[in-house]
Amino acid sequence: MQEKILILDFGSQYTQLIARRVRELNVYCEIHPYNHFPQPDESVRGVILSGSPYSVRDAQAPQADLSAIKGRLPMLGVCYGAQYLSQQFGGEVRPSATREYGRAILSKVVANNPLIAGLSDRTQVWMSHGDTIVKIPENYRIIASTDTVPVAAFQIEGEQTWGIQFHPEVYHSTEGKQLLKHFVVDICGCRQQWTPDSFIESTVRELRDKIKGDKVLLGLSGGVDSSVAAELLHKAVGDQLVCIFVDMGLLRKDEFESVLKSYESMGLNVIGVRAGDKFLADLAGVTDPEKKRKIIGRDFIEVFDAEAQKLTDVKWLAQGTIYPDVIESISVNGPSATIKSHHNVGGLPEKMNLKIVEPLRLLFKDEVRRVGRQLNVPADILGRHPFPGPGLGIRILGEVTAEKVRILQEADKIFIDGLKESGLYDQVWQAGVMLLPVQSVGVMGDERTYENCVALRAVTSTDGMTADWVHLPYDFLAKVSNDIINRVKGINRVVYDISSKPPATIEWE
Ligand SMILES: Nc1ncnc2c1ncn2[C@@H]1O[C@H](COP(=O)(O)OP(=O)(O)OP(=O)(O)O)[C@@H](O)[C@H]1O
Ligand SMILES: O=c1[nH]c(=O)c2[nH+]cn([C@@H]3O[C@H](COP(=O)(O)O)[C@@H](O)[C@H]3O)c2[nH]1
Ligand SMILES: NC(=O)CC[C@H](N)C(=O)O
Ligand SMILES: [Mg+2]
Repeated sequence: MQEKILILDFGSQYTQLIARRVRELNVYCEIHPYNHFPQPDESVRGVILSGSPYSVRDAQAPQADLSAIKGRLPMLGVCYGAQYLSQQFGGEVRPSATREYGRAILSKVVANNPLIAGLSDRTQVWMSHGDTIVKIPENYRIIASTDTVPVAAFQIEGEQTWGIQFHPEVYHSTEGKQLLKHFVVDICGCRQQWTPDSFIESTVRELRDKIKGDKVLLGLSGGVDSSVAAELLHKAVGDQLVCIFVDMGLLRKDEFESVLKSYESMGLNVIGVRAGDKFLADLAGVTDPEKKRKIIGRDFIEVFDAEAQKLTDVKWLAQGTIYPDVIESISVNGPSATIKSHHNVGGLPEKMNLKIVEPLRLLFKDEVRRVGRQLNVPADILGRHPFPGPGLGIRILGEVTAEKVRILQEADKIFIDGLKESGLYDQVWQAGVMLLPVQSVGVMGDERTYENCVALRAVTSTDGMTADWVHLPYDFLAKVSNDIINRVKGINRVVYDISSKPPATIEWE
């Protein structure tokens, strides 16, 4: 049985970070919302209570029944979690005189407490709170304080229960990871055996048990997630896996051929479908970004459906869903507000009556890459920048036409090849070119031009949720701009996007 830590999520922006830190210790963990928390079974070694945007004093403050956990399993409350543990059991939480965000220095009150024993005597921790614990219940013992927060860490006497006001999961808490290690390894007794190898072994076994002799269909995009999912399924059920890769006419230049080729070397059974004409015909005359996305999403389903009809005995639909996708859709505050309707294949099962299998649904992107590396997925696929499902369709602002796709493919190739040639590709999280619905005057070879403008976009990010523009070297930008203007007919001006997300999203539509 897979031993694990459960994280009870009160909705903090840092909850995912706690999970990442625990997993970095090679200990498996899962996040569950406070209002759908499962009854812990024997595999659970301990529970971490997360922070929260709410105050425990709010009328709508999230409440969780801890009776199945408290005193039975080791428990660590972080920030709101610690405040909750105090307030629920007879302590008191009040707004602090000054809200405290950022650096604080933690001093030990009880030096040999197992949670903090190995830490430096004055260690930097990161705070983010407006409330403070002013009184702890009688059987609680303060184990560490800061200059302004007397109750910075406590343990409940006679119980394996701790609370900490600071955030050990953020990088700026210098010894935060060590504190988490004390909790999950020393206190909870986890053995740190969760690795890509062990994940592959157990997942392959589970997939075989589940799928048995049936056929599985997978939409393959050339991206990281669907490629690793394909390789994992291939290892589990071999030729029972059939993959469909759709050329919707909005791929990068030569991408259809090159992606199909890279899958050949992986021994996958891939059906390449050219459907560009259909997508372009359906997009003709449409300028509204949301309408374009919906059309592309619908066309994907139609193409997929038509291909599936040609196959017999397919029972399963495999998807490359990863953990952030799952967390977003079940998060405490409900699915995050729709900013853009992300294309996905989620509409398929209802229509096609297939059962869903999602082997990566509990992994973060970098873990997916680690698993992929272990499965020998080619490095050029694993290192790829994310590419949106609707492809260049959402990078051509306004109406999409075959001619605009051609222009953008050329410009995009120059930019991406340039990044690769100058060794910048791996320092950038995602890059692309946007074709703007703007024409401007230029002069080329003494002649007046009145042509299109493109914007280059290159960002750093960890998960696509927030992003910042990359300070690409001027010389590099100058060369790319020059190459695009000289070599791509139809473009006479290049600009660089220097907006962060938020407020500007990575894609322009
Ligand atoms: N051209 C395509 N043909 C078939 N399926 C596709 C295509 N593009 C996207 N999909 C499906 O849509 C899913 C979502 O796409 P998404 O871009 O989020 O993930 P990905 O391509 O697997 O990974 P990455 O985030 O690295 O691009 C994919 O996992 C894949 O199943
Ligand atoms: O598969 C996808 N289908 C979509 O409809 C879609 N829209 C945006 N993206 C990708 O998501 C990340 C965040 O993009 P935005 O900042 O533009 O919202 C970036 O990595 C985008 O490329 C998509 N991926
Ligand atoms: N980060 C947190 O968990 C904050 C808890 C609570 N909202 C406070 O401000 O004190
Ligand atoms: Mg993709």
